[in-house]
Amino acid sequence: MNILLIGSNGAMGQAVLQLVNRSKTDQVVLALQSEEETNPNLPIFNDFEALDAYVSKEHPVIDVVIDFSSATLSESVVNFSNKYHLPLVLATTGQSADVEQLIFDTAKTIPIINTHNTSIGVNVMQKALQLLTEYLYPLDYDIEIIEKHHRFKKDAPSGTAKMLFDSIQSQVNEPLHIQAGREGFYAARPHNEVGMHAIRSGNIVGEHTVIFANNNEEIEITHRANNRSLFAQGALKAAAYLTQAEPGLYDMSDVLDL
Ligand SMILES: NC(=O)C1=CN([C@@H]2O[C@H](COP(=O)(O)OP(=O)(O)OC[C@H]3O[C@@H](n4cnc5c(N)ncnc54)[C@H](OP(=O)(O)O)[C@@H]3O)[C@@H](O)[C@H]2O)C=CC1
Ligand SMILES: O=C(O)C1=N[C@H](C(=O)O)C[C@H](O)C1
Repeated sequence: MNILLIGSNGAMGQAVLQLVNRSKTDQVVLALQSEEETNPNLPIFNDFEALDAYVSKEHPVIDVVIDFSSATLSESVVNFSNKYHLPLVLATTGQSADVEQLIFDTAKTIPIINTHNTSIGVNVMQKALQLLTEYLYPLDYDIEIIEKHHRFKKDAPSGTAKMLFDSIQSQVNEPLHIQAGREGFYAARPHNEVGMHAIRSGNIVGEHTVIFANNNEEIEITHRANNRSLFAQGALKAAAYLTQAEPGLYDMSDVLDL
């Protein structure tokens, strides 16, 4: 696969590059990042205007776009992919509702995976959460989500925490309310509240815990990422899937056949 990588000098961009460098079949053929860098083997651009000018003039062969950058770029990433009819793995988190709508609309013309977590573990954990919620929520168990990330993470709560919440909500027939952290004095928590707590500290790659608890017992389910290669591997799997896909909005359960 010929990949256009957005966010190539970031932590995830570097993880993707490392993985692709070991591959015999995949290569990053173009990159976009904020830092100026000259690489004789890889054209690197700092903004979409320059990238667009190059692509419209040189017509490089690009099979797929992988984006691990910033939500501030997502609109441009989606519009660029659409302009050149390129499948898009949008792995960046923190998009606004307007951009989510743009992604939804654009998926009518190109294949898109918009996922906040490309790891196998988190995507299987979602299935486990659906089962736990189905049995435990009606029995009055409280549900709380805790996510922990490195000190550089810009968005909170994490995209994965929101995805886990959506999995829980999908099994409940009443609207759940996200309580983002707590401070001060409260009445007893309502049953339909889901506490969401974001910890930012040091070098933590990414950890998500969901607690189900009643007066007598507690179930905790945790996914812990020990390094970033699992996210890069998932993104490459998603990219390969999209190169064979019709236009549409897909998720990792399609890729992983869950
Ligand atoms: N879906 C998944 O499985 C995963 C998703 N993520 C998400 O991926 C995104 C990136 O994460 P991570 O790599 O850790 O973050 P980093 O901050 O390390 O990397 C982001 C990169 O994007 C670049 N960038 C930001 N704004 C611009 C811009 N306007 N123009 C060009 N380049 C820009 C940054 O440059 P600079 O630093 O100079 O601003 C940086 O190189 C986050 O949204 C994160 O939540 C992360 C891991 C897994
Ligand atoms: O910013 C990160 O690092 C991560 N972001 C994703 C998220 O917001 O859920 C996924 C992963 O936990 C790492």
